[in-house]
Amino acid sequence: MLSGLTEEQKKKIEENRQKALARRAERLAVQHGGAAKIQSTFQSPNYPQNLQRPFAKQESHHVDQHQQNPGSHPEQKSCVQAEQRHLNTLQQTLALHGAQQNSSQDSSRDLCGQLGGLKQSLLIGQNSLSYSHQRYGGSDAPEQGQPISTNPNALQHPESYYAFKKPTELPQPRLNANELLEDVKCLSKSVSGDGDVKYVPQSSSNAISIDSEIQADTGELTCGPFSKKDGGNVSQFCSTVLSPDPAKERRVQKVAGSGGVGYASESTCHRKVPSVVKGSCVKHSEDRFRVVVGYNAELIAVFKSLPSKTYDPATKTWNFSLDDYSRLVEAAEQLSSVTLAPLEGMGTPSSTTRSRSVGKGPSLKSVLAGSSGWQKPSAVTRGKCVLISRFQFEVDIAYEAEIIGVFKQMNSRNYDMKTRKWRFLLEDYSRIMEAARSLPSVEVEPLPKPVIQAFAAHFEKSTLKAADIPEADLSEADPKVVTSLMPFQRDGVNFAISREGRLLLADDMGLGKTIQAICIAAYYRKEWPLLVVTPSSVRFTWAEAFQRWLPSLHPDSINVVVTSKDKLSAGLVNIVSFDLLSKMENQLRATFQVVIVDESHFLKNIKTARCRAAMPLLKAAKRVILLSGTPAMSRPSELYTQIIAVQPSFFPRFHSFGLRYCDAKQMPWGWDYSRSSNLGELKLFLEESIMIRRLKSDVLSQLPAKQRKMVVVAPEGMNAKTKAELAAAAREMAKGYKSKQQEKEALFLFYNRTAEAKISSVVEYILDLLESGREKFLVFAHHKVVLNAISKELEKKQVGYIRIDGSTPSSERQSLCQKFQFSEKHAVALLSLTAANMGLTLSAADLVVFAELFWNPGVLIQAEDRAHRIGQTSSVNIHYLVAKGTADDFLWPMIQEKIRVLGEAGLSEANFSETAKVTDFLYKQDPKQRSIYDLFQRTFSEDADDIDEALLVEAVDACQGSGIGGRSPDAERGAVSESPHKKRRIDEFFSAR
Ligand SMILES: Nc1ncnc2c1ncn2[C@@H]1O[C@H](COP(=O)(O)OP(=O)(O)OP(=O)(O)O)[C@@H](O)[C@H]1O
Repeated sequence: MLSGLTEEQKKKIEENRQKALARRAERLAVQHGGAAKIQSTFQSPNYPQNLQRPFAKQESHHVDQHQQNPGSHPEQKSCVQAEQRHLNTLQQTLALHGAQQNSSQDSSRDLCGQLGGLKQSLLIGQNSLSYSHQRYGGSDAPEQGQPISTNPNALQHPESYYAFKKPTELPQPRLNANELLEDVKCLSKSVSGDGDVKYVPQSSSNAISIDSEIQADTGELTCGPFSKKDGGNVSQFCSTVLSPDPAKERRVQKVAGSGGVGYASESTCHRKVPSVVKGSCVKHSEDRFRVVVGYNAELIAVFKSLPSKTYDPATKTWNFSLDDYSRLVEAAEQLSSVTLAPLEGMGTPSSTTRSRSVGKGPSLKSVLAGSSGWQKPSAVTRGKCVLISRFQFEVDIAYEAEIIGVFKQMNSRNYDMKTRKWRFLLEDYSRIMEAARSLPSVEVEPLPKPVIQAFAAHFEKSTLKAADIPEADLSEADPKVVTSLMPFQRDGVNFAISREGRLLLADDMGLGKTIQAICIAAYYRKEWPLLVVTPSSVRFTWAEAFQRWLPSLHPDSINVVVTSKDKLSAGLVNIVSFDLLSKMENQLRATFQVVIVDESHFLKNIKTARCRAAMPLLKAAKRVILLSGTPAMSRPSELYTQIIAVQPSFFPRFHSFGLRYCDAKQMPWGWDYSRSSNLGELKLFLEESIMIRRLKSDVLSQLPAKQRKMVVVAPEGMNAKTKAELAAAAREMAKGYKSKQQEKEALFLFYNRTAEAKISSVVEYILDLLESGREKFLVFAHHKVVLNAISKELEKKQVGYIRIDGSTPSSERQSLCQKFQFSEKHAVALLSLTAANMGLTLSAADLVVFAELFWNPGVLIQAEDRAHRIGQTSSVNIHYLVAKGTADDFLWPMIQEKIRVLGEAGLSEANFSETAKVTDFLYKQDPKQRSIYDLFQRTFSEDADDIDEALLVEAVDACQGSGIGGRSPDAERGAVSESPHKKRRIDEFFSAR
């Protein structure tokens, strides 16, 4: 164990250690009334064996690498829990036996070692770097029992937090032994050769060491950084008392640079302390300098990062352009193992800063200004603060000695060599800004006011984690909606209520924003009437959703506004489209306290009528629930209206928002806000204040592989003629037929009319999807007339798409699929239900839209699986567009029933049962409807005929779709109607029309 040292050294070390521990034990004994009992307890057979383990073993435990982040691994977790129990037992033991004294060095050594070590491992387990020297001095010291540190760097950049702390800047607070027992956190323990007990943070190889030592003269423990001389103590200790893991020993240990910076590695075991390499910068040529220095890996890395680097093998030195001088010396200053003398006549940045603060020496700026070949900095150096995490901000500023001097006085400073930016905890923000304001040579753009307001708590004092969002009391809402919420949806509802009902719910598509919005609105039910503003294609889907999730709501109290003459507030729940809203200005004086806006990005343009109509309404409402899976599709300026709709006070003027987040530039024609800037900050700000956004990938484990949704498309999209034709077809069917053949033909006619009737609402829905930013999706339709209408509209809107139907030669199918899979230009795959439901891979899409229903669920499921197949990493959303008053009323429940049967037989995972309930009422209550439903069932239940019928319909459709009463290319090729029997039926069908 004590290898590598002479016997004399070992003896000395042991003596010193014993002395130090004895002193500490005495002090403990005084505080607790004596340690005799402690010793006896520790030696008692009743005392847990694990508490009697040898000190050295305990030490080696504490240098375990896992303690860098214990708790993250299950084993570590249980270790931490065990240690917690162990610590509790020890503390109880101390309390129980505090009345007796014992000066035994062994027991006190065990006690200190175990308690100190345990406390460390526990707290490190909770927070890998929870130590802050501020804990030990100054007015911010938290009260006993509070966590020591709130250092977010510890979470995000554990290895860098202490990287630039200098001993001279760190206070040297004192602790007594009891405080140590209670308070030492995140420090690993070591004992120096001269008997000192040292604690060093276990974070990383770059972490500065902060030692706690029992001072020989006072018996007090001090916490403070290593001095240069301490490095030796640590080294000796590690090579003697501890029995380090050889792998850890090999890790670079950086201790005590000449600049006085002390580093400790993730292990506390140091056999060797690298010495400080000294070098100097010397003139190389008119505009270059070289660095004369011994080998130092870190310095070489700095050299290599400089653009003007050149290695001269003759002199074995690196030389650089003078332009890189300040960058190099600045970086070298951060290395503890190197000191570089500056170029003659110049200073290093910090020496300049130091000299400035003590009032001597020339400033680097003046030296640079007078130096030929150096660029004189402009009169004012400008920079800006940007929020980079919930706890940190960075200052983006060019090198300026005075401001760098300010930065270096901040405890939380952290310099990123790659980005050349300084980072700080928010709690240092006001000090930096105050100091920056006092420097005439510097101008630092502050963080925006709303950002400061949103993170106010962190500016006061860094906290380790965000305040938990409280669980909302949803006891007043319908149990149906509350119990149906998935865990992440419940979090969304909690977030909304913690934001007092004003939020932007920006979950990925298909994550159930509807159920969350309904639940949030239900929480504020006392403040209803409720207004829901939505794209017109989904108005009825919203009405269905209210009925589904709030069964206590009477269907009559749901008012879907269909014309501008309707009353906007006729119901308890009022659903209106964006476009109708803008036509109802006369009614907009009526205020709603609770408003839901679905697809709120429809409001992105303040100049549009819909936005102008909605904004006053939203500003006046008490609760505003905006829903959008794509709040901004191309630029941050699109977010502005949604932000102020939720919180009008945030950025009262668009220009200030534009300057900060839209990289606003003044052009000859005015301001251009089309770009973006500081997006990271914007996201953090929104998430802290008003926005909650979960991606599918975040909650994938809570989602089913397929999510089906019935979208009730608006029946008023049908023109009067179509409606009349549909009604006539339905009447015919209800009459009953003499032959089965007649029945079927009537049924297909009804199915056909349905297709025609749905066209405009289907097209509208697809365009809404595109407007909502859906980038890739599949659209299945059966009738050619529907496929053609969609094609036409996509072409009109210049949307890239592929189309595969019965006329697509099989040789082309594969290349079309490849186009869709790999080309960003192709947003939509338009597919025939019967001709493209199998054998194709279109997994680039995670949304499948069925423009039409089909009676054979096997065909639908096959079609869904074009997207839901190997290669698909997401949960697939499936939207079935269902139009009331059409054949869909019968097809939809029939499909669900078939799927249920398949599911029961274990032949399908698919389940439509939830949505089935909604449509049940369509046919059950009306005998005429019932008879039509029975007809559908009868016709399509003859399983053997299913495919046959499908082909028939295809053929019929193909003939119709040609628009000239002739044959489609399929039919022409005889692809679908080879059988004379079928041909006859088709002819009969047409003649029957
Ligand atoms: N907790 C739940 N229980 C049962 N079904 C749910 C639940 N949450 C969502 N769903 C179903 O998932 C489907 C998608 O939900 P919804 O339409 O609300 O998603 P969305 O986030 O609004 O999607 P989009 O952005 O595409 O409009 C719907 O069929 C919905 O009924």
